[in-house]
Amino acid sequence: MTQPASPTARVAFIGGGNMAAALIGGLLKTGWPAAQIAVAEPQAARADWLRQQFGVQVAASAAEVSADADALVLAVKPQQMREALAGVATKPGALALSIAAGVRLATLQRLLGSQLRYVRTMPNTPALFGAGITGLYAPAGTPAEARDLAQTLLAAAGACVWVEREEELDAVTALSGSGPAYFFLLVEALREAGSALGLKPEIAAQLAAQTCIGAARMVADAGQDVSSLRANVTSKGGTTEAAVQHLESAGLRAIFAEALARADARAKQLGDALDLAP
Ligand SMILES: NC(=O)C1=CN([C@@H]2O[C@H](COP(=O)(O)OP(=O)(O)OC[C@H]3O[C@@H](n4cnc5c(N)ncnc54)[C@H](O)[C@@H]3O)[C@@H](O)[C@H]2O)C=CC1
Ligand SMILES: O=C(O)[C@@H]1CCC=N1
Repeated sequence: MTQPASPTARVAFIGGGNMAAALIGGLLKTGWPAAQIAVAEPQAARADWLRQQFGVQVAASAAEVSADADALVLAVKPQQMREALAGVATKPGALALSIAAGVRLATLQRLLGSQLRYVRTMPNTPALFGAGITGLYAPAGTPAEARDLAQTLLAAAGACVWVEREEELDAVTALSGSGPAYFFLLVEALREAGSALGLKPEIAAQLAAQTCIGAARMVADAGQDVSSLRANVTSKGGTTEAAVQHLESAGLRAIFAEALARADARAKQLGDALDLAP
């Protein structure tokens, strides 16, 4: 990696939804000037919110914000990508950075042309607190400045990991892109199970949430492998063993393997659908 790109690049977000807001908030916190950020967002109420929240320029279409951008952050749903990019004109050599699930760079190149630099990424919603993680992929031959600018933009959202093959981003999507939802489902399931055992719902909710927060901190900071963290809780012949044995024999690992395989396959379908659209 060469020196990080300085926060003087002009960045245009195409789509100003949840992920764009998380990324913009993170960039502003790092000192990126609001005057260097523009957003294309057709929903008027959302556009007003973005202006008020971040003080950035917002226009209704990508065509209005793309011409002088050094980087376009493609942050619409995969199904919206084709329409969103219609009429976009860019500076040659600008960075097109996609965060869209499943959308392949070859497709984006067909839509935007070969004069741009392309980086495909997959962030996740903890980006909101700078606690996200993003997988990034750039084709061989992508200039270091384009990779650096992509990494600088995403580093505001948390950690960054580069993958070597584009298809790995579908697996990243299945694991960390969608992953926060699996965790929220776990919290929901724990609190429902606690209530079913007779705890007041608000007490069960507090116990479930704080247990997950505390355990997540141990994963991050305890300096031990997760398997040994689990072993430390699991007394021989004790309560945890009774519960974990059930989870294992009921096939929890296989359920997760299948769930992630389905997410991975869905990412590929989303990419195919965009290619097949007329
Ligand atoms: N939500 C998540 O957890 C994550 C989402 N992603 C990806 O980020 C992308 C955006 O997802 P979200 O922010 O969740 O969706 P969202 O629905 O919150 O945001 C999309 C925004 O694009 C706007 N939009 C629609 N048509 C447009 C057009 N023609 N021009 C400009 N803007 C247009 C919509 O009004 C909306 O505000 C998706 O491709 C998704 O795969 C990536 C990582 C995580
Ligand atoms: O569910 C989705 O398609 C997007 C991509 C990763 C998280 N949300």
